[in-house]
Amino acid sequence: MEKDAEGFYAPAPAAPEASSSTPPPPPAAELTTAKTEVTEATTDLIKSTFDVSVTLADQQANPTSPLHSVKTFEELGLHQDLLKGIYDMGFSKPSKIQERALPLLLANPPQNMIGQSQSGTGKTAAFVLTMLSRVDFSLNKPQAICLAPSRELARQIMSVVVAMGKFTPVQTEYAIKDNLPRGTTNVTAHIIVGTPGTMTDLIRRKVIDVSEVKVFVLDEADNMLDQDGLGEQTLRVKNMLPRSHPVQIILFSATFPDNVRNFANKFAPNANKIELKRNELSVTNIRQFYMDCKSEEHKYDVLVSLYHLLVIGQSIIFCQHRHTADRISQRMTAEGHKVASLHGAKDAQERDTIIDRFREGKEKVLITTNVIARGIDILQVNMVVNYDLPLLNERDHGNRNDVRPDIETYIHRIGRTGRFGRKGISVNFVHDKRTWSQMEQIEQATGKHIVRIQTTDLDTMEEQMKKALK
Ligand SMILES: Nc1ncnc2c1ncn2[C@@H]1O[C@H](COP(=O)(O)OP(=O)(O)OP(=O)(O)O)[C@@H](O)[C@H]1O
Repeated sequence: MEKDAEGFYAPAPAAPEASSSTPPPPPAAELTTAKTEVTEATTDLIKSTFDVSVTLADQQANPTSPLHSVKTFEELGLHQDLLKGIYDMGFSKPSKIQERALPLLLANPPQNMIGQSQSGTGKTAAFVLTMLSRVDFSLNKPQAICLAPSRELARQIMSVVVAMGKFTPVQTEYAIKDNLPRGTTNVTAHIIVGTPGTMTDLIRRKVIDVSEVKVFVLDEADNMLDQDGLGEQTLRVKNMLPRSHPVQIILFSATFPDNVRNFANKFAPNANKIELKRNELSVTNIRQFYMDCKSEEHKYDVLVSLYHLLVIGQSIIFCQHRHTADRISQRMTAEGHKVASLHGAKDAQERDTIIDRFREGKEKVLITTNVIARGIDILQVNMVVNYDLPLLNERDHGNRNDVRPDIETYIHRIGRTGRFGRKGISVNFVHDKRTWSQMEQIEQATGKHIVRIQTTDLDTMEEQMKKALK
């Protein structure tokens, strides 16, 4: 059975329905909005009434920024067709991680890579360009496999493969639930992107022949290797890869906690490593706030009172449990607010529709769980609300009062805003001693101050938020 990013086991897949392997169109369209440095980047930052003073060009010129680079894409050794794809997406200069990782990733003989860089700094392009660079397009067999923790992220990665590979003859296929047309017996695509359970299943049933695979990528690698999460299934995929030739293993994430770093070193032996220090983990362009709520019920009232701020750009509200996401979205909808909810208990087709509508801006507020805490890249999201703080698995702790915050998930959640140098804000709801202490632990672990905003003073709150987004 397939465990998903929320840590639940998904129900056994229903009979696969015929559906297309087309990645969601919106991300590609969104990507094209990044355009050239000064002018269009400015208009692309935050589509809101707020003034935006920092441009992408400013940040790429700043040596301390994770977006800074001294090289051009031409100098990174990429094929002409891929350069065309990159420029077609509106990228003009590599980010720091792209500049540092790409020469190592593309060198021959291929070497493994463990790469860490803050959320929203362009890791996807680094591994997608590597996959595209290593494929022999004259051979109609899978040659690169990429795993991600959720179908939403797999679909987004695919949209980047398709956009960057636009000027190549690349063929792609998904290994996500309910996606392969019924009766498919042999996948001939060059690049396969999917989730570990479905990928294992398709390889085991020999629908995907891995004999020619030469690149194996794990996005959100710490999550994919975590033994409490997806680790077991990911290892299963690795163990099915050929031993007759070397397979380049590429692990990327914004976080690599110590407990998985050791396993990562074994999983990708002798890897080149690009690492961040603990205090560099989260980007500085996300301003963090908290609101002191009186009770669980008061959290709901505060969220409702924030609604007009949530819809200035787009917002993601994170809850710990699926039923909370459903309950608050049903309540808000009944009270006349327009919100959508997304979690792992919804069926595949519905999940695709919900995230695509959100990407297209048809919904402005998305209430969700950890299922989309990682990787999801929607530039217009300028606010993240932690309705519930992320917690480490409660079952691991006898005493409920001693449940520790999940620092990595926190960093990934707030990283859904502030993409590629844009401004963003995050707001944590705390409502008792326990949640207060959890937030303090987050503050300590990340080394970033979280500023209080009064729940009663909506005008000040609006002012503070406008200031933060400027
Ligand atoms: N060189 C570039 N120039 C302009 N925009 C870029 C460049 N590289 C990436 N981007 C854009 O930056 C955004 C964030 O990139 P990406 O999703 O790859 O981040 P990430 O590092 O994988 O983040 P996360 O850790 O959250 O998964 C995307 O919208 C992407 O199109």
